[in-house]
This record gives sequence, structure tokens and C-alpha cells, in this order.
Amino acid sequence: MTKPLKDETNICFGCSPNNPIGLKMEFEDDGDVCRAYYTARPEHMGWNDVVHGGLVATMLDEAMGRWLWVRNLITMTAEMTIRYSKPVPVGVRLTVESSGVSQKGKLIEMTARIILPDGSLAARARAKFLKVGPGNLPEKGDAE
Ligand SMILES: CCCCCCCCCCCCCC(=O)SCCNC(=O)CCNC(=O)[C@H](O)C(C)(C)COP(=O)(O)OP(=O)(O)OC[C@H]1O[C@@H](n2cnc3c(N)ncnc32)[C@H](O)[C@@H]1OP(=O)(O)O
Repeated sequence: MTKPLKDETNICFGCSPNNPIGLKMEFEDDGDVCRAYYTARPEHMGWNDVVHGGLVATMLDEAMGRWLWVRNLITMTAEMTIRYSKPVPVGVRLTVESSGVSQKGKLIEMTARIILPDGSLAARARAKFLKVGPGNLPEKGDAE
């Protein structure tokens, strides 16, 4: 059993409500998809009202890590590739979504995306996570 996400010992930069400088992303689970609606703040900017690319990566990484965590898959990010298709603006409601792709042994492939309010794709990640604990990716359609 994983620790509850609201545990006061959780100081995750991406999702903890207890980390004063964290993003404080709040995710919901919708079937095979993990989703957050998130509005980046001015302090997340690189320049010109555009979210820093490293933080775009953090949001995507967090979404995938969270997807795995709630399925009791204890993993670490081993590799991530990001296609930055459009600038991600601060101050607008973003949709950040993740889903599982496949598992081969300890290696789990994941994908995540950031969608702008007009429905267009701003960034997409493909990543490999390495299991560092027990558990396997559920088959599609498995009850969770
Ligand atoms: C309390 C509440 C908390 C809430 C938090 C919830 C949300 C959390 C969200 C968090 C989100 C943020 C999350 C974060 O930020 S996680 C932090 C960022 N990531 C890291 O720090 C990871 C650092 N790296 C490592 O620790 C190790 O290298 C890992 C653990 C990844 C593997 O080290 P380990 O010693 O175990 O494995 P191994 O090296 O023997 O390799 C094992 C096998 O895997 C194969 N392999 C390895 N890499 C790759 C690759 N890239 N593509 C393809 N294959 C790869 C390798 O060839 C080998 O294959 P084989 O030879 O066996 O066939």
C-alpha cells in the first residue's frame, strides 16, 4: 500500500500541499488517465509569460509519476523525451494528462501531455520509468 498523497510527510515538489515552493499540482484519476488542471504562476516563467521548459518537464514527469504511484508502482524516472510544440503560457488553465503505455520487466513506458485551453497540444512526453519496488502495470480494463 502506498502512502496517502496528502500525508504530511509528503514534500514532493510537484504535488505536495506542504512544500512552500512546490507546484502543488492536484491530480484526479479518470479511468486509465491521470489528470490535473493547473495554472502556472508568474514565478514559473522563463521569459515573456512562457513557462520555463524545465518546469514543463516537471509537470509532465509529475503526471506520469503520480499515475504510477496511485497504482502502487514505485518507480523512478529513467529517461524522458519531450516535444515542446507550443509555448506554455503562465496564467491560463492547462490540462496535464498522463497514461501508461507498456511494461517490459522493470521498465514501464509512459506518456503525458499538456493541453492548452483551446484544445491544442503544447507539449508531449514519452518516458521510461524503472520499478524500484513490487507491482506490475495493470492490463487494460483491469479493475483497480
Ligand atoms: C508520500 C506521498 C508521495 C507522493 C508522490 C507521488 C508522485 C510521485 C511523482 C514523482 C515524479 C518524479 C519522479 C522522479 O523525479 S524520480 C527522480 C529522477 N530520477 C532519478 O533520480 C533516477 C536516477 N537513476 C537511478 O536511480 C537508476 O539508474 C534507476 C533506478 C533508474 C535504475 O537503476 P537500477 O540499478 O535499478 O537499474 P539498472 O541500471 O541495473 O537497469 C535495470 C535494467 O533497466 C535498463 N534500463 C535502465 N535505464 C534504462 C533506460 N533509460 N532505458 C532503457 N532501459 C533502461 C537497464 O539496461 C537494465 O536492463 P537489463 O540489463 O536488466 O536488461
